[in-house]
Amino acid sequence: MIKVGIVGGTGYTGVELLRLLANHPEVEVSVITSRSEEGMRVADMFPNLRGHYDLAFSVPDVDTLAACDVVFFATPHGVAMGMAPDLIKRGVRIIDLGADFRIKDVELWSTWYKLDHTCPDLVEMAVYGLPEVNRDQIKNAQLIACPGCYPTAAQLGFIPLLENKLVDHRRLIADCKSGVSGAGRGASVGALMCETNESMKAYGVPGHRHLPEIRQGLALAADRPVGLTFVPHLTPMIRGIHATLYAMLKDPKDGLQELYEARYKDEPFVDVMPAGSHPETRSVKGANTCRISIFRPQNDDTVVVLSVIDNLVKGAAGQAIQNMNIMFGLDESSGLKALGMMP
Ligand SMILES: NC(=O)C1=CN([C@@H]2O[C@H](COP(=O)(O)OP(=O)(O)OC[C@H]3O[C@@H](n4cnc5c(N)ncnc54)[C@H](OP(=O)(O)O)[C@@H]3O)[C@@H](O)[C@H]2O)C=CC1
Ligand SMILES: CC(=O)N[C@@H](CCC(=O)OP(=O)(O)O)C(=O)O
Repeated sequence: MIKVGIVGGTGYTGVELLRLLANHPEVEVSVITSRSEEGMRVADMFPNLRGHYDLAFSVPDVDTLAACDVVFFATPHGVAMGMAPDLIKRGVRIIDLGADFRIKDVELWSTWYKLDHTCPDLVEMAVYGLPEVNRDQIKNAQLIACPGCYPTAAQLGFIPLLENKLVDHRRLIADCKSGVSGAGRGASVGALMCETNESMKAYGVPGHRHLPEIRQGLALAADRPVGLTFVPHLTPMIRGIHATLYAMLKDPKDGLQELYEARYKDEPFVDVMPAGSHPETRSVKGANTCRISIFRPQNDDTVVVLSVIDNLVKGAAGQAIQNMNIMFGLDESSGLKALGMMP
């Protein structure tokens, strides 16, 4: 059995890791941390886990975590980079769900995250954990930077167009909507029901920290820098991201549906829907799936790609487990067979 540690077990992505790993046949969660809930039994805090875990939260401690084969960091940015160097030296593999190792340009990262990076050498060695792009590098990685939720939906939607140089790479638009769990479990006025229900708002329009991450991934796909307008919105749902992506075709013609089907035909977690379909976030709720459809309205030169994920699963915990499966040579779908929930 693979021994797993989770730092940040009381947050939304931490408890989602626990939910998914409870059905993973080849792992045993041996350490789960929380500073605020030290000593609390996991199943007392999260009754959905009753009967699955006989474990209590402990404070994060490098010596305890070093006994694990792999440690997931489900923590705010800035936490993983504090503990990763010691764990890496001791041979532990790390999967960071936060943003500490996602952006290769460390100065750019510091500008957006307003922190100095304490281990730039690890940024260099980290592999960006988007399996649909980096599966081979993930196999041998010791440190994985899991993509953010918006970046996962946006990149999977745009990549086939950019890899094939079919669109104007300078004018991409990602209009994205997120459920409130994307903001984490910490109390904040903006996440209250009275503030979010029956209403919808854009935020971060002048600049959101996912912009440089999405640009970095799209530039690699396009093999050149890209221009991107990214507008996130908060919507009154708990889970889900709906990305509506726009690009201008250089040479408008048929064949986009076939292109996407071919690009993702061997991908277990990307579902290209039949032409004309509109994917719903509820169809991926709880599932590690990205569901995509492609349109060219009025046969014009604008291509519209719809890409939906569950922010906590393909956008975080599920993708992190998918990376672990690849790193340890397991079936990539182990622990990830849950389907979406309708209704
Ligand atoms: N929510 C989402 O949809 C997504 C989140 N992410 C990223 O995943 C990470 C976790 O997100 P989420 O689960 O939403 O966050 P939450 O705010 O819900 O949970 C954060 C967890 O981290 C722990 N924690 C906080 N500060 C520290 C610290 N200094 N040292 C150790 N542990 C700490 C908290 O427990 P305690 O304070 O008790 O120690 C808590 O368990 C973040 O980086 C987030 O940006 C990525 C994709 C999607
Ligand atoms: C709705 C909401 O607030 N979403 C968060 C992003 C979600 C997230 O978890 O960001 P990382 O993937 O980079 O960690 C936000 O906009 O900051």
